[in-house]
Amino acid sequence: MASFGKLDKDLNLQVYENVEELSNSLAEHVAQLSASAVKDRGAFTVVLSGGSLIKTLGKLCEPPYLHTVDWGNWHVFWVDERVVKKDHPDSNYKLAYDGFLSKVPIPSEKVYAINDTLSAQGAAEDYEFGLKQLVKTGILAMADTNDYPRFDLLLMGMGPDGHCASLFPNHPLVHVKEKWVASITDSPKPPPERITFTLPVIQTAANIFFVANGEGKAEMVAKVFGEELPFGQLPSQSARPTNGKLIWFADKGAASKL
Ligand SMILES: O=C(O)[C@H](O)[C@@H](O)[C@H](O)[C@H](O)COP(=O)(O)O
Repeated sequence: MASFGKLDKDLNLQVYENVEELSNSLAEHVAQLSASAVKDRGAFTVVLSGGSLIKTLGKLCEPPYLHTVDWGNWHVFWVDERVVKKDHPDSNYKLAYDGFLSKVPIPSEKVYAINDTLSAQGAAEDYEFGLKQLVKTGILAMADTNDYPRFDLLLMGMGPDGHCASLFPNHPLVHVKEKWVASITDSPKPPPERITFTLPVIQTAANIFFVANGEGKAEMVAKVFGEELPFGQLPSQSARPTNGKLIWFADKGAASKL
């Protein structure tokens, strides 16, 4: 698997005084990407994760963005989801709905939640099938250089162990290449049953924004920007675009060990 060299703090990292400033900047960056994707292709394909990320999207739900972003052309996906009902407290869909999606006018048919009646494997296959249908309609772009879809933006968080999506350090799932979406039934972080985009899909994205807040993330952020580790040992380091743009949005706490 390709190695892209060390991450560059000057190019790939933006450090903010506090979460408020981080959220303001994140909103501006997302709004700009949305505007250019809608102008170019008439659609903005944006992928959410769970965790604290959702809170940092709050500024997008306020003026001016609430009124200036072309929400009608957003298409929303999940980089990973827990295999639970949509109204379950563990659901990433519920987290995103309560904290973000219910506050902005994205048409509900453009929000692609998992089928919560299926097993983990069934839900992963169903999600991948759904993505392939969207490729056929032209809503979701394919990469020019490989057989993976190319999302406009992945919004990612990093767990304190360095996982991202539901790709955990050294788990065999980090090496899966033949699928776009995979299932996991032994997630080290509960709940155990999840679906996740595979690393090649993540690496094919046009843009990845990672968000890291607080000193609890500092050690891992330093590792991500440190020595290049073998592929998959630190998924949040491996999760960078081969032909796209990566920005880490960190507050001072998360950047304190760099
Ligand atoms: O389903 C999940 O468990 C989440 O999607 C997960 O991958 C999350 O993004 C990270 O654990 C960071 O979460 P925090 O920002 O809350 O630490």
